[in-house]
Amino acid sequence: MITLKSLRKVFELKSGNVTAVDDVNLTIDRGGIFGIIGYSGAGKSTLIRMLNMLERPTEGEVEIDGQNLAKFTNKELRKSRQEMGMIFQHFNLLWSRTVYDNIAFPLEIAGVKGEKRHERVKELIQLVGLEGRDKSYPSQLSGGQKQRVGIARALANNPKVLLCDEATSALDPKTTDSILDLLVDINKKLKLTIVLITHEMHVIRKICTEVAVMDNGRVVEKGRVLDVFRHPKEQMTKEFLKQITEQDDTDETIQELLNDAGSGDIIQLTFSGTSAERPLISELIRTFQIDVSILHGKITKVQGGSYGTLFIQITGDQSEKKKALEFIMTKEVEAEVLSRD
Ligand SMILES: Nc1ncnc2c1ncn2[C@@H]1O[C@H](COP(=O)(O)OP(=O)(O)OP(=O)(O)O)[C@@H](O)[C@H]1O
Repeated sequence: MITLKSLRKVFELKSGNVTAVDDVNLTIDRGGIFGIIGYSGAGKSTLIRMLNMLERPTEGEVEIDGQNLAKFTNKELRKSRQEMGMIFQHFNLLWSRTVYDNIAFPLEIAGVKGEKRHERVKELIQLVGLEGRDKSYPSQLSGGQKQRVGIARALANNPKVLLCDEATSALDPKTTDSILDLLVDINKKLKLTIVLITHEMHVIRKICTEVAVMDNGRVVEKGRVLDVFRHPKEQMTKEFLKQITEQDDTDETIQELLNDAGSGDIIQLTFSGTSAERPLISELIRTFQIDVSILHGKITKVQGGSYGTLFIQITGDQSEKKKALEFIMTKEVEAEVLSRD
């Protein structure tokens, strides 16, 4: 477990002091994918670089399994850094070395030799899906392939934690998704804790289990992705959520729905957690003598569940409609009748 306590970083410049990270307290559990989101200048890079002491905190503690890294000697730090791999937006590969030699590099530094090193490199190439490309140079690879080399290199010495500094920001949307899928895959396969920073809510939505929102050096909101997405508290979080919401259920949209609807009861269903996965609508139709039409809505999948709203219209006999509504109420879903006929 990683615990950040009252973490602060102040850069002293001739033009004055810049507080890049200001009193950050976070707990990052083992085995999850923890995302930190914020606009440019929010302090994300400085924060993630303090997790492996590439940047020394001005104040506060970075505790890994109860040990404060700020108190480590350089030798202890070198050892602890082997337990934390890192990948970067611009890959930071060695351009004069092949894929194979890039991946072998951290093993050379760690003193892994001969057949053992060869076997490990082969294993890593397979893990990140770069079979057949081992003799290529970085300049001969696509952005996605370069990041795969970065990931393999970061994983070479079996770290417990992978730090990702805007790892997909230089990639197109399709390649971004394939790299995000790979991160989820290695998180599960290797039980690796992943901490990433990003300015894209899509990245948080697709792979993170927990999120912290940063603004001006501070964490302004944090929690399980599903909870934060369903009930964002801060304006900054709501702004980020707009990046992935194609339609909002504004009062106007709802009013239009009500105006346009013919006969039947209109019900707003709000799903959270696993309930959206359940085939509620088909169950309703099968169990009761009613017709159900979906009028409008969106269900978004996040790690650990789904959330979203559906507007449905139910037509049929009054007593059947009543029974159907009672049935909905027994499910893990909030239901509100917006209009009855
Ligand atoms: N080495 C440094 N020296 C001086 N100021 C710095 C240094 N690194 C970061 N800063 C300042 O700290 C603040 C936070 O920067 P940081 O790079 O951590 O933010 P960020 O959220 O990662 O943004 P970006 O995505 O643009 O890198 C900024 O005002 C930045 O100018």
